[in-house]
Amino acid sequence: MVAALRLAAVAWDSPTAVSASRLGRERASLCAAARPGGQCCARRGLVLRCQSGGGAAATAATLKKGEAADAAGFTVVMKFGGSSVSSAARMREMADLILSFPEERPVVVLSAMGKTTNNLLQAGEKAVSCGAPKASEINELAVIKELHLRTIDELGLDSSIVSGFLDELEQLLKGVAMMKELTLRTRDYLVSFGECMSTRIFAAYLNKLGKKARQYDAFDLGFITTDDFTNADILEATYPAVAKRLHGDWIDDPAIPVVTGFLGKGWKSCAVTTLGRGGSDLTATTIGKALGLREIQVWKDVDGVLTCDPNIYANAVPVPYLTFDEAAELAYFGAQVLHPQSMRPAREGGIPVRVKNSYNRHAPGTVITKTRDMRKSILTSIVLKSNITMLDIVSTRMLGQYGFLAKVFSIFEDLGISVDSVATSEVSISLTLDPSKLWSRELIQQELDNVVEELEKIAVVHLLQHRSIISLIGNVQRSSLILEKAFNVLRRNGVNVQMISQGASKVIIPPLPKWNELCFLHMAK
Ligand SMILES: Nc1ncnc2c1ncn2[C@@H]1O[C@H](COP(=O)(O)OP(=O)(O)O)[C@@H](O)[C@H]1O
Ligand SMILES: N[C@@H](CC(=O)OP(=O)(O)O)C(=O)O
Repeated sequence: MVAALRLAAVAWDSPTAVSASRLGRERASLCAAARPGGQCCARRGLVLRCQSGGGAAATAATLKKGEAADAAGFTVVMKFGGSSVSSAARMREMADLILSFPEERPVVVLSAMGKTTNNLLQAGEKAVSCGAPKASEINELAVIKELHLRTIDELGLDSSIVSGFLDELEQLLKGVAMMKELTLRTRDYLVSFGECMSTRIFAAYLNKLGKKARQYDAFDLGFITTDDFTNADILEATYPAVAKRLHGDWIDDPAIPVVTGFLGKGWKSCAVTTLGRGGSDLTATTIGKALGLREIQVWKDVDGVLTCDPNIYANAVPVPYLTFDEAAELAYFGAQVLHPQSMRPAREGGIPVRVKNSYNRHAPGTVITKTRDMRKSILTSIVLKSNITMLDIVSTRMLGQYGFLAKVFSIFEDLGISVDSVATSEVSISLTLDPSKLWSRELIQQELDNVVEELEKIAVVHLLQHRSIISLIGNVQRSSLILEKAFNVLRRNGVNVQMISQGASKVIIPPLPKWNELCFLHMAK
C-alpha cells in the first residue's frame, strides 16, 4: 500500500508561440564529438534532421529479454545521475566502477554533470531580461564553462571536446537575450547541452583508459518523442530504432555506448525534447526494454529507494524490494529518487531495476520487480508532495450526476490540465492538480482562473492553494492498521485531513492543506 499527503501543487508553463526557427538556423553549428578513432559527428541546432513519419529507422523489432545479450553483447544499462558524474574525480570513480564489473557489457546512460541542468535553466531565465550585451556575463554560464573545462583538464582530455558546445551555448544565450523570450522548445535545446557535454567527456575518458566507448545523443540514436517540450513522452518507434542502432553499431565495431539521458527528438518538430526533470531514468529503462537486457541499474547518491526523503527525515533506511507499481506510485507522488514514467518500460519488458549508490557500490540497493512477497510488508514508504492546488467542486445540480462528472473532467481536458488525485460524492468532487504540467507562475494563475470560471458555470468552486499531500505506500491488506497509526500521528500534531483517496493500484494513501489542515490523504497498494 502507498499513502501520500498532498497540500498544494503549483507549476506553470508558457504556451508562448514557438518562434525559435530563426534562432535555430543561426545557432545550428557543427561541434566536435568525441568518438572512437577521433571522428567528429554533427551537432544539430534547434531543428534536427528529420525522417518522414517520425518513424526514424524504426524497422527492427524490439528484442526479447536475453536476445540482445547474445546478439550484441549488452547485459545491463548503467545509468549515472548528475551527482555521480559531478566532477573529474567522480567520473574517474564511475569509470572504475564500470570496469570493476568485467563480466557486464553495459550501455551507459549519463545525466548532465552535477547541477548543470539547473544552471542552464537559470542562465536561460537570466538571458531573457539581461540584454544581449550582458548575456556573456551571466554567472551560471561562467560556472558551466569552468566546471566542464576543469573536468576536461583534470582528466587529461582535449578541450575541443566541449569548447564548441560552450561557444554555441553562449551564442544561444545571446539569442535568447535578443529575442527576450525563452520558449519551451528553446529551453529544451538549452538544457540538452548538459548531457551532450557530460557524455562526450566520459566517452573520451573511457577511450583514453583503453576501454573503447562510443558517444550517442539520444535524439540521434532513435529516441522519438511527442512534441511536448519539457515533458515529452517516448513513442513506441523508439524501441526498435534504438535496438537496431545499438545492435548494428556493436556488430560493426564493438564499443561501450555512452548515451545522453533525458533527451529525445520530437516526432513532428524534429527538435530536441526533454523527458521531464530526472528523465535520464526513463532513458535507461527505455534502453533496457529496447535491448531486452538482464537488468537496469540506476546509480544514485543514496543507498537505494529509502523509506522517505532523507532531506526530511535523516534516519530513512533503504527499502530492499519494491514492485514496479510501488515504485511508480512513489515517484508519481513526489519521491525525487525516480522519474515518474521510468517504471513503465521496465514493467513492460519485465526487466528488473536496481537502484544503487555510486558512493557505496557494495550496498545492495533496491531491487524493483513485477511482484514481491508482501506478507511481512506493512508501510513501505512515505512521500510528501508540497505546494499542491486543490479544488472543491460542488454541483449546483443543473446537470445529473453523470453529466456533472463528465462535464467537470471535460473542462480539464479542454484546458489541458492534468488532475492528480480525485475523491467524489454524489454531488461534489475534490481534486488536486498535477504541478508538473504547469510551468509559468503568471500562467498558472491565469489557467486556474480559467478552470474556476468554467467550473462555476455548473458548480460552486473553492480553490485551495499551498496544500500538501502525504502518500503512504504500503500493503493494502493492512490499510486499517496503517491508517489508524497515520491518523493518530496527524491528530497528535494537529493536522486536519481535507481529502483522502486510495489509488486504483491499491498501493497508496493521499493530500493535506497547510501543515495543520490535511487536505487529502491518498492511499495506494
Ligand atoms: N524516498 C527516497 N529515497 C531515496 N532518495 C530520495 C527519496 N526521496 C527523495 N530522495 C532524494 O533523491 C536523491 C537521489 O536522486 P537524484 O538526485 O535523482 O540522484 P541523481 O541526480 O544522482 O540521479 C537523493 O539524494 C535524495 O535526496
Ligand atoms: N539532467 C536532467 C536529467 C536527469 O535525469 O538528471 P538526474 O539523473 O541528475 O536526476 C535533470 O537534471 O533533470
